[in-house]
Amino acid sequence: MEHSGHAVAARNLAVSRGARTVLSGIELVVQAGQVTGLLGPSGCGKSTLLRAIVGVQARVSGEITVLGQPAGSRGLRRSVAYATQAASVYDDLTVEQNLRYFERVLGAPSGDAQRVIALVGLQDHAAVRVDALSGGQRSRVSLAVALLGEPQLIVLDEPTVGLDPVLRAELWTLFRSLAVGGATLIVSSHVMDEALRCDRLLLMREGAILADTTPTELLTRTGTTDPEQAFLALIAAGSRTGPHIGRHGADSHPDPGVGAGTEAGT
Ligand SMILES: Nc1ncnc2c1ncn2[C@@H]1O[C@H](COP(=O)(O)OP(=O)(O)OP(=O)(O)O)[C@@H](O)[C@H]1O
Repeated sequence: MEHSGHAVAARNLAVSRGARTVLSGIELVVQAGQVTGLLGPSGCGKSTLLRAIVGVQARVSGEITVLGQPAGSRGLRRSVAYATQAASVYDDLTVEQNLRYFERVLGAPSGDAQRVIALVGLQDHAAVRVDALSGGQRSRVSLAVALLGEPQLIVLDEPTVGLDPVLRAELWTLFRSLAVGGATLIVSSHVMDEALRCDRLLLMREGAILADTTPTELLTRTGTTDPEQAFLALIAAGSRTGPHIGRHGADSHPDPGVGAGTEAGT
């Protein structure tokens, strides 16, 4: 299933949590060097899918390959970064102390802490304890940890939640520059407007991929000018014709399956 240019490829992926099947029949590829948005309403399974990609989700079935290795392989430890919604940094340490600690733990080059603090725009808060930061600043500390060591694949679960529009825009500029520098980013969001910032979109609903598309294609196919409307149009089209999943090859972005896609599970 592996193709050059694919950072992630999943086939017939399913996940159970408790008594529920929360993901099923997931087929996707994520192109290397792009910003892929994973969008969908709260509870649709975005975090679960991201957890499967980084290899921390239990009870996963199907195949999932990341940078050419099975998800969660030891060999991926330094090349895949993951920032969860919950800030996973130490409250009683300053921003800089946290980053220096994780720099050592992750084996990142010395001085990388300063680089990532500047990347996320926290240089003026480097000496502030994390428990004195705002929610948005705190999540940027987690983001900075994820960027240590220049990982090839950066998986970010709702990194812009709770941020003001200016900061959100700055972070999307940062994501873009990381991709220009060669990294692959998968960024989840339940804010449909953020779709327009991505190269590629995976739209999710109720544990399945509703469409695999681009922002332009999404708007064109649905005849809308805003992604929120487009998402609703897709749901309406899906309920008329059954679920569709788009596919794309290693080098091209053919029919994404919006409105008239190929059947999944062939
Ligand atoms: N431990 C669990 N046991 C049973 N169901 C769970 C468990 N954890 C999550 N779920 C369910 O799995 C589904 C997917 O959750 P997930 O967190 O992946 O969604 P999400 O799209 O990331 O949502 P959000 O944007 O709110 O974080 C949800 O319906 C949730 O209720």
